[in-house]
Amino acid sequence: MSDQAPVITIDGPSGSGKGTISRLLAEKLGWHLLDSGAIYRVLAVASLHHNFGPQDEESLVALATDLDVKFIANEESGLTHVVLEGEDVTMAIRTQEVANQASKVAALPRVREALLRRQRAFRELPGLVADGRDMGTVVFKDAKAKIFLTASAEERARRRFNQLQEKGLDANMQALVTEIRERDERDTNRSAAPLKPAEGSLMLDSTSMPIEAVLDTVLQYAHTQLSV
Ligand SMILES: Nc1ncnc2c1ncn2[C@@H]1O[C@H](COP(=O)(O)OP(=O)(O)O)[C@@H](O)[C@H]1O
Ligand SMILES: Nc1ccn([C@H]2C[C@H](O)[C@@H](COP(=O)(O)OP(=O)(O)O)O2)c(=O)n1
Repeated sequence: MSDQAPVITIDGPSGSGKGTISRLLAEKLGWHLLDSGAIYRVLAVASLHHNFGPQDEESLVALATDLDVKFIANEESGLTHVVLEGEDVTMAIRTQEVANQASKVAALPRVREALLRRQRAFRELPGLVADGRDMGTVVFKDAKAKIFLTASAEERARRRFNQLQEKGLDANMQALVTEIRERDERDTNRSAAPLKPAEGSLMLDSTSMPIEAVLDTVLQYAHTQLSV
């Protein structure tokens, strides 16, 4: 175990800033990055393509097991392109419809099980920053640095609203607050790998913290835990 690459896990609800902080942290450390939510989102897109409902567990497990997805980093743009069955779905996976479907398929224990190995394969030297809901509680339980990032539901909806608008996608503030609350409820109350802080996590509420301040705090914590 000791020669395994170190992992920093960042879990938390939608819009808390996990993706942003994970990307900046991975860049700063020169580590690999796992956006586990993107895998669930890709599965959601694939299930919509194939017309599988969130109750169709057998078909979803088969789809998750053989999911043909590639994450291709573009050095120039700094973007990671997500390619599903040869089709670029980088933008398509970011809609609210896909986020909601992802949260539904993610509630199925056997689907989560089918995606475990794929996620753990991202653990490579010199290290991995893993972003999601169960990175510290299930997927990388042995990680030495675990962060649980939160913010108020209103602030998270506001951030998501601005983010969707910047991407030229449809956004409605009231609908976003409702959807964020519903998704929090589903992600937190499911029996399989529910969203909750891993034991010993650094708890960070970013409601009134600028991104730079969150990053500084996380870097300081990583330094203390892992001497990086
Ligand atoms: N501390 C912060 N203060 C203000 N805006 C933030 C903060 N952290 C993230 N954001 C913005 O909020 C949006 C959602 O962040 P993101 O990292 O995608 O969240 P998550 O991955 O947790 O869903 C992005 O547009 C991001 O730039
Ligand atoms: N490790 C993970 C990551 C995401 N999920 C599920 C639950 C989430 O509502 C969806 C989408 O996750 P994603 O992190 O992309 O969502 P946000 O960007 O935080 O809104 O996938 C999960 O169950 N476990």
